[in-house]
Amino acid sequence: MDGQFEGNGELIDDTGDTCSNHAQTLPIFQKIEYLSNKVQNIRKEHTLLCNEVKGLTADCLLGSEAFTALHNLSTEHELLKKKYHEECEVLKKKYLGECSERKRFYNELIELKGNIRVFCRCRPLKQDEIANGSTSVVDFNSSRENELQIVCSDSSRKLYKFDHVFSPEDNQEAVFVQTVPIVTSVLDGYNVCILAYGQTGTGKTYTMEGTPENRGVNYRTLEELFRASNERRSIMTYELVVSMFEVYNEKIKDLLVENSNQPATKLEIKQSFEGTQEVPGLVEARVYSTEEVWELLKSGSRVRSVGSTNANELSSRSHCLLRVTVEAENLVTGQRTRSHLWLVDLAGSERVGRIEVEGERLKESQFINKSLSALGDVISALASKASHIPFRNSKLTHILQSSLGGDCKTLMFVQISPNLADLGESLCSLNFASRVRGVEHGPARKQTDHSEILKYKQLAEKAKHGEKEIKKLQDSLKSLQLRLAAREHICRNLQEKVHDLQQDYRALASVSTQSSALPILNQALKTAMEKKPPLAPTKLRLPLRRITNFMPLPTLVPPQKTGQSIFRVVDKYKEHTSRTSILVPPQKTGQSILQVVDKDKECTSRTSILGNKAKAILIPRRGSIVVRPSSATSHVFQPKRRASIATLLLESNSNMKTPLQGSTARLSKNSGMGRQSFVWDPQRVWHTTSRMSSPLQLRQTSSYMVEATPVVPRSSKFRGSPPSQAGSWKPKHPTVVALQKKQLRQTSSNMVEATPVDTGRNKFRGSPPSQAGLWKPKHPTVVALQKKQLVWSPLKLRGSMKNIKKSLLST
Ligand SMILES: Nc1ncnc2c1ncn2[C@@H]1O[C@H](COP(=O)(O)OP(=O)(O)OP(=O)(O)O)[C@@H](O)[C@H]1O
Repeated sequence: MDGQFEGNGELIDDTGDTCSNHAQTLPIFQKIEYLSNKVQNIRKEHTLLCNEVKGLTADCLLGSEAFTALHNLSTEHELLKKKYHEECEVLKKKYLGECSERKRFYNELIELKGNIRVFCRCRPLKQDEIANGSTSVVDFNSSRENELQIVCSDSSRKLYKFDHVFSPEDNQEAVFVQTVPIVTSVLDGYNVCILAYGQTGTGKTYTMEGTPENRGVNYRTLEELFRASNERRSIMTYELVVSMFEVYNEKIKDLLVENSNQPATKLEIKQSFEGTQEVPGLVEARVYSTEEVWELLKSGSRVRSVGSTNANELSSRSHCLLRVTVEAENLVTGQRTRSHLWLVDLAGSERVGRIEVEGERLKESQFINKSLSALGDVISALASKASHIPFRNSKLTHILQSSLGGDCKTLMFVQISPNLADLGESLCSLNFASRVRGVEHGPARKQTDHSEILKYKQLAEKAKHGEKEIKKLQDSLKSLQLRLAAREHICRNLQEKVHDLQQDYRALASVSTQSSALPILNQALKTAMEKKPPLAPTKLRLPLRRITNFMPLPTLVPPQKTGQSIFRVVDKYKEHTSRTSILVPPQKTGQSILQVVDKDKECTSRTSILGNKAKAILIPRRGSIVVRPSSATSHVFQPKRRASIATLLLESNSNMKTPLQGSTARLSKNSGMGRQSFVWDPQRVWHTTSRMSSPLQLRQTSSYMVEATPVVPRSSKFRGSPPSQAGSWKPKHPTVVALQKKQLRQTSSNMVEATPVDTGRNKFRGSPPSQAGLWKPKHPTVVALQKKQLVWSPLKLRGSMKNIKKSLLST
């Protein structure tokens, strides 16, 4: 049963009959059942309706196509929106990039052209000006940051273009942002100059110095320099030095001098070694922090000359120049730079009549105007590229010479007032600044440290000087070597002469054995022999040898009869048997004995007997020739050069050696040379000869010395006198000469004519003996060789010697 409850609680059935009485009578369960059924019905209806709605969605709305289109459109919209944003970003970036690029290119162009950059800054109207109802005559275009227009009184407009224009709203920071790139160039080694120019009271000092609240370019610059140098400290080291001075009434005044009571020293501008302008004597304060800088700037500003004018209560009456010297060193490359940064606050340009000054102020104004006029002239000359630039017309232009016309980066702030009352002054300043902007002073260049260059130059000079010294020393060394060689040569000659003298002595001694002059001769020779021989050059001297005692000969061979010549060649060593000597028979004797003895074999081979009787075996040292002249012939004794004394030994004592034999043998053995060819040792020879020829020995040997023949020291053979003189050789020693003169007649009977005997390897070197007139070689080989006039080389000589020996042995 379906029914509904009314508001009064009665149950109404589907027929609409009231069944209140019936319901009141039904129990509560019936009511519940009834309601449950009703809920079920409602649920069924809901389900049906839901299904109906579901079926309606797709059909009843716009349709599936429309829905899809809408969806697509929304997606596309999103995409386009995204693309738009992206494009916007790109364009924005591009625009900004182009702007910065344009700025960069512009800056590069300015640097290449070397123009002086000009920034224009206009101060705000002062309170009193506003109060007076003054209006601004300067029109700024916000979209064009480098242009300004001046609205003239006739409403005409004048356009001025600068590198940057700062409106009254631009604060100190905005100004410095534009200034920073130029300022930091000083750290890269460029000279930089920033100067503020303008009418009195337009804000020059404000821009440069600023106030404690709004610090200006000076302070900010140094702050930036410290910051940047600190940033680069890993590769660069910087030293900052500050000087501050003013040009007041054409005088330079140091603003950093501590005690201003002392009379200031006169400071002058001088040209430095590098060609820049310097002020010697200026205080140069090394700064390490911005605080120090601020203190310095404050103290400098305090002593600056200021005065009150009706244009500016605290008007600067001088040009203030702050110089920062930056010394930089690149730690990687070692490159050093030394550059200057000039920060100049010029005195105000004003018309004297306008500011109504008199007295001291008037004088100051005249000086200021004069120097600013000089600055104007310089700028005009530079702009028109005149041949002469009048830098020296004022102290200001003189000191700024390299900044205005040199190779530095220059920036000028032209300060103007917006006040209509200052219109004329503003136009003047703007026109001047425009001219300045047109000045081209060439591209800036890096300032390498000239002290470094100077150092390198000095080093180069030193090196040059050193080279010269070395050359000089080399020259003197050469000359010393030449002198040494000459001395060695002289030494050798002297030794030869000494040796010759000894030979003379021996010859004479042998002669004097049979004369009464023997004691005198002995005495003279003793004296001569006691003299020390000259030392050979150090290089030629050999170590001292052990001195061997001389063994006197036990028996002596009596002097041979006249008319007999005995000749014997002794060869001490078996291995040197090839050694031989030229055996030359004495002239006019016709008799000689020649014997070649090989000592080691203990055999003696008789080679020739040229005499008739003489058979005594004589062993002359070094194969000397012993000649006994015929008593019948009366020869004049002529001591031969390089003749040796022959010592004669009995055959029975043939194993005995004379000292010279021994020494000769030793020398030969030591030298290890065949054919008894040993190195010439003057000292040894001297020892040998002196030992043999000592006075005591002489006395002993004189008794058995019969004849003497000259012995030529092997190394000096034919080297001494020229061949032409040999034939007419005469002793040079005074004693010898005297004795010769005195004793010749007495000893003529015993005199022999000696023939040269050569024992050395250099036999025949040079010309043959000059005695050729008296003596002629008879040996066929010698004769043949002489005829052929061969050039005698040592090798040929050896061959010849062999031949001679062979022939002698065979004979
Ligand atoms: N941009 C500026 N914003 C605010 N105040 C300024 C500005 N420029 C200048 N002034 C104010 O103008 C006054 C004069 O400035 P300032 O002394 O710097 O002029 P000046 O050109 O140096 O004058 P003078 O040549 O006589 O020394 C100061 O009181 C300074 O504070």
